[in-house]
Amino acid sequence: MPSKQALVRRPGPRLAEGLVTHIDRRPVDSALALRQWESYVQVLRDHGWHITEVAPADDCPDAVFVEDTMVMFRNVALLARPGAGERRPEVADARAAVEALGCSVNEIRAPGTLDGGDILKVGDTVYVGRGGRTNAEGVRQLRAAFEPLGARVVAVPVSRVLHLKSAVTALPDGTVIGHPPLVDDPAAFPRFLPVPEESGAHVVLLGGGKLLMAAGAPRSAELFADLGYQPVVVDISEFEKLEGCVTCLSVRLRELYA
Ligand SMILES: NC(=O)NCCC[C@H](N)C(=O)O
Repeated sequence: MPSKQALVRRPGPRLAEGLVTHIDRRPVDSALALRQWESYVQVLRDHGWHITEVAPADDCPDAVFVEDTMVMFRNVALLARPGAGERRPEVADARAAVEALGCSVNEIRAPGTLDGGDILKVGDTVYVGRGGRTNAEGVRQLRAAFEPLGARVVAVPVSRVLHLKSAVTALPDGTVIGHPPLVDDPAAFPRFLPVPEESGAHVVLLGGGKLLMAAGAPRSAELFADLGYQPVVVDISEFEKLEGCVTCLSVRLRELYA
């Protein structure tokens, strides 16, 4: 039976200093961000996910975006080497958390760089965004780590947004969803469904046809409801100001061995 274990990391005191690359900086309300994060975690809990909090990294403003610290395939955690040097200290305690859960651990080594947000898994296909944060050597090491385990690694271009999963994610049936102006190459995906809003491209699969998504995409939510899915909406406005989205606030471990 698949596991439902999720890693999260609470926002720290320097959250408002988080990196912004493709958008203008806007002030972040830290108290509101904490409430939004708590609601996000509660939704995971309410849908049967067991939560492990990675130790806080209060010196790292972007640590709340814990997804970027690793990639899971089966029960193997490949630790990232973030493309932004200031985010690299986030990885040590993320390693401790997955080791404690019994995962096998591997890691991206210099000069490779790779952010977890650049990886989208659809079945055994592992799409990796070649963009600002993940370099060719990172892609090569990803292949070397996961292809022997049965993955097929497909590199796709990412130039319009921060990470691959800022542009596209996938529905439970494997259809890749994206907001066309932000997707470099929709033809890279065998089934692609355009969505009308940027944040409508970001879903976390909660299980049982339920999709965790941001409040800022009501028309995309309607589209998914019309396909028989059930959107579960959270407001993550303060994280969106830092180019975060629903996927990056957790790491989902679906194939742990009991
Ligand atoms: N996976 C993600 O989409 N992560 C968002 C990271 C945002 C953070 N401000 C960064 O620039 O690294």
